[in-house]
Amino acid sequence: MSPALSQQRAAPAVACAARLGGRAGSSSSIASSRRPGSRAAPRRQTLQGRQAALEVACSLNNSAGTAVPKPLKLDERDTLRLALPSKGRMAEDTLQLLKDCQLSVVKPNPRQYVARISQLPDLEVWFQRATDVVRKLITGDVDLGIVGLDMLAEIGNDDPDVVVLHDALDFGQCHLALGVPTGGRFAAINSLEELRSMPWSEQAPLRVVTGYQNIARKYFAEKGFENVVLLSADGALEAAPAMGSADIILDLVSTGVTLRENNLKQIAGGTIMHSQGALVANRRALLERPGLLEICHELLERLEAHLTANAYYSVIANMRGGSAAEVSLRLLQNAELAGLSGPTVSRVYTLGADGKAEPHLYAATICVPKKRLYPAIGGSGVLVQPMTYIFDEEPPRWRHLLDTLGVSADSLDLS
Ligand SMILES: Nc1ncnc2c1ncn2[C@@H]1O[C@H](COP(=O)(O)OP(=O)(O)OP(=O)(O)O)[C@@H](O)[C@H]1O
Ligand SMILES: O=P(O)(O)OC[C@H]1O[C@H](OP(=O)(O)OP(=O)(O)O)[C@H](O)[C@@H]1O
Ligand SMILES: [Mg+2]
Repeated sequence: MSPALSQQRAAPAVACAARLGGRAGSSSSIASSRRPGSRAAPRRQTLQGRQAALEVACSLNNSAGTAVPKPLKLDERDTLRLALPSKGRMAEDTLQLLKDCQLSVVKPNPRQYVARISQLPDLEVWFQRATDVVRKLITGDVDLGIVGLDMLAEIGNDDPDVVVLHDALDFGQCHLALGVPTGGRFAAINSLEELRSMPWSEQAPLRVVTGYQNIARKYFAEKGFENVVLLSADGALEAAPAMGSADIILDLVSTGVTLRENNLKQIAGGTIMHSQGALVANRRALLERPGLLEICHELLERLEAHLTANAYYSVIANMRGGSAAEVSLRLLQNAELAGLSGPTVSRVYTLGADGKAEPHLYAATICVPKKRLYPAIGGSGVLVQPMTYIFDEEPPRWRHLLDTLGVSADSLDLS
């Protein structure tokens, strides 16, 4: 951890508004809002204006930077709890994923914040905003949660009580990246190195607007930026550079359309992290709440079976050959056609034009990765079907969870 970062952790109320490499509490390093193009000349701020900037930056930074207070002991309750995003783009996709795993969350109306999953009667579902899913996991108010990895990094801040059970739920894919103006003095800036080399100073620091204050603070400190001020906004961040209220943004990108429509670009080295939906849990709850690990096992089995299957097609192809073994060998020699363990090959019984059985026709059934389908198949007589589930003997993520917790599967009732 850099000295600047540890300073800020120790005294966030003062250091939050200071430049990243600066002395904590140095009010001269605080940027205030200003008109675009006014950077060349050092700006003069009134004491009152500076104080206002300090207060705004501190209150905004504190809301993201303050550690979530944790109880010493988990509260006593009979039920187990799963928190799901209550609104926004993650909400619908989360419910759809659970539905695809044959877990139907019954939520009679959008204003109801507690629900049940009939297949998991011991589990209560609580709907929360994405940030609160993480906060409530840390405090142990909920035991499990589904949330984006970006939120987990920002709010969870590497909290050791948060355990990631599944980090690739295959929805909500996006990445956190810098968005830099395409024109003006940034026209020739295409890399992080070039951005850092610009003449940022205490009087004219790089102003970055972001909803990810914790991540941004760590990132710029790690990358050696010295004069940076983090500003906060709740949405539509991409407007800030054109408005003149910030130089660049640090925000989520998925299709890149919002950046493009606002004359912003990504730069080399400016991707901070990749994100998608994840299943997370409270470590103490996993170890202490009876029945929770068993529910995790069931969730992981269902999720893995669905998500693995989602990446494959089931293909049945009619092939000619001297024998089933010869056809199998041909398929096994091509890694893309070998299936999960190997192809299933069986005789196809047809009547030829002469009324006799056709002796050399075989049907091969294989799993083909969706991405490889077109290069893999050729010819006719090929049936392609979606896969619903692929059950593995033991989901690797389950084994990993047990190893992380130091728990033996023998102590659990996984029937
Ligand atoms: N453009 C995007 N593409 C894919 N995933 C995204 C995108 N924006 C956000 N996400 C994911 O969705 C999560 C929730 O985002 P957010 O809190 O912004 O909700 P929202 O769906 O955008 O609703 P709102 O912004 O109106 O509250 C993020 O933490 C991130 O994991
Ligand atoms: O790369 P894209 O596909 O264009 O997506 C990126 C945009 O999506 C999110 O905004 P959202 O739609 O949640 O609006 P918000 O700013 O109001 O949160 C994010 O904050 C970006 O602005
Ligand atoms: Mg949003």
